[in-house]
Amino acid sequence: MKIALIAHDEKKPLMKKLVTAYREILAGHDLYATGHTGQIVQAATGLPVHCFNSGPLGGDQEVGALIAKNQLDLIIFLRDPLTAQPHEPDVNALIRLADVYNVPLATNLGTAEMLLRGVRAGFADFRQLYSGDESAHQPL
Ligand SMILES: O=C(CO)COP(=O)(O)O
Repeated sequence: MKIALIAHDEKKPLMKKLVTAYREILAGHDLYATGHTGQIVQAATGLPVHCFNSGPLGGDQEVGALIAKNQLDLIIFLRDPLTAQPHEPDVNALIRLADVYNVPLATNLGTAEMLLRGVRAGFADFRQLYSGDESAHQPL
């Protein structure tokens, strides 16, 4: 599976803890991330991460482009709900596209843990039906 990892600055320490705790699960998948988050994930886990631009410099849009091609299967985006972001439109666009393409998206730690445990349990296997298909509208 292709998994994207993104964290706003205030949430980066939490992302570091999350990927350290779930390293074994993440190790079996292709990892993508916005620039600074990707560096943190690589340093914390030693796993290879495809790093896009930093979020404010277009990284969220690059992740969005993968979603639009149905080339992402799961997104963990630890958002900071208490700090205004200069690139809020990009953040909203990414989340919107995840809804358009039915990509599981966690925006907080609780949901992130649920999704990663779900990946381990095989609950995300349905994504194989979607993967690589650029149509957003799939029958169940
Ligand atoms: O701003 C971000 C997401 O909106 C995260 O970007 P970085 O991982 O480059 O800090």
